[in-house]
Amino acid sequence: MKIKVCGMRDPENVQRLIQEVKPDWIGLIFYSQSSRYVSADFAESFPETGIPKVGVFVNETIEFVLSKVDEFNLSVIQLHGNESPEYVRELKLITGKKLWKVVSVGDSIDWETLRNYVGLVENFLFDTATPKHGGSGKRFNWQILESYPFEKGFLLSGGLDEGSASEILSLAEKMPQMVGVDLNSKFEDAPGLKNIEKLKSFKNKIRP
Ligand SMILES: O=C(O)c1ccccc1N[C@@H]1O[C@H](COP(=O)(O)O)[C@@H](O)[C@H]1O
Repeated sequence: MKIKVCGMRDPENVQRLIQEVKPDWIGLIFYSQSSRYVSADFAESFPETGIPKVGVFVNETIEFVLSKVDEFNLSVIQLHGNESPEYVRELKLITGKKLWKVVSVGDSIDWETLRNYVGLVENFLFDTATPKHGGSGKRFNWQILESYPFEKGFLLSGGLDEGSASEILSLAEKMPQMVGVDLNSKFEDAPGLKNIEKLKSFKNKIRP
């Protein structure tokens, strides 16, 4: 089970994260309305970690995404808005990067609408539907995922916390397509500042 820690921007916090937690991915949020927004000022102070960086974007122009891919040396682009399959196809052609399409989950999921993304993305990422797009700290009903019809991998997200570990492991047993989890607001002391002890404790439960 892979782990992405999202919403990082404090250089010291990033250093501790890579030394003590060693996640599989580090997420940077490029959505200006987020309290975890990474502005251009952070580009120089952001340490080169050796861990793949995932840029999180919400309904951005391709030009903006490209500029952040270059500035921050991003490996993965996470699309956390209403990006169409046509947009995703164009972005994939232009950047050649791995793309993750976020599915905002309400009461149900119309699997047919996802079919057009299957050949384009590396993974889906399921998060709770919210007007803020992400970072809500709220969980959705994971039972909805049990009818997931694709072989394509996915990450689970939305309000995951230390107490979620055993339920996550149970879900992963039923769903071999689940490649990882995305940890964010429930592991923070303040927006953009992660609690390293909580992350270590969660990782030990998930990967003892
Ligand atoms: O964290 C944010 O502020 C954010 C804003 C806009 C889009 C995505 C954002 N974060 C993503 O939200 C999910 C779930 O976070 P949480 O655990 O519910 O806090 C996660 O995938 C982040 O990448």
